Amino acid sequence: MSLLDIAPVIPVVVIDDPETAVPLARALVAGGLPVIEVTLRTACALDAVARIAAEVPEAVVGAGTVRTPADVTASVAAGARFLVSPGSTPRLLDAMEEGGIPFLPGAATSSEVMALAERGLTEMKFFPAEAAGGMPYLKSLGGPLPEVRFCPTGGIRLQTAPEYLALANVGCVGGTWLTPTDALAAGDYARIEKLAAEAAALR
Ligand SMILES: O=C(O)C(=O)C[C@H](O)[C@H](O)COP(=O)(O)O
Repeated sequence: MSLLDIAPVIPVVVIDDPETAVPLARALVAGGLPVIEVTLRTACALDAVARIAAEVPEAVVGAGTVRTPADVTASVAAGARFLVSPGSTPRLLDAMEEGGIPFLPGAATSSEVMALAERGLTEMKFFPAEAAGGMPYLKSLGGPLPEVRFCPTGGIRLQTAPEYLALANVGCVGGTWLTPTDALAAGDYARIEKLAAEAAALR
């Protein structure tokens, strides 16, 4: 099954304290969102991926903010099951293809989407979704590029997710709204599970 079809929302998480990784992942899975993108923006991100991969087998944990071939290698070694990048470069794409796990390369314009499609890639992240034109932009891309499916991410919230999910070329959306910084800092996993459950009910 495609990464885009497992759940309506991929939570994008920024983990500062590796001790929070496992309870956080368990809360998201319990709420109904098993696909989890851990961004490589913090020093402990790879540790967090490894802990979730080892201790929460029901989760499908991946690495986000993958920008270099070294990020690809480190993420795969940590146990990531997929990779997400904010944009695409030829070097990064070569590395992601060699990584051997599913990946969602980032694109924001029709030319970028076409360049990925030329390589045979038809599932990608649309980033930064809201700032780059949002739902109307994606709908327009669907005319000339109907075979390409997206995970729009960037600025999307519970209230705006349904308009994206209603598009034929959107499989799921991504976002950070499921794991508010204050809830994580307070260890309020019940709140995170509730936010996940609301999002899981979108489809
Ligand atoms: O750099 C990456 O690869 C990312 O993962 C970027 C994130 O997808 C966005 O930052 C989502 O953040 P929100 O707009 O708060 O939902």
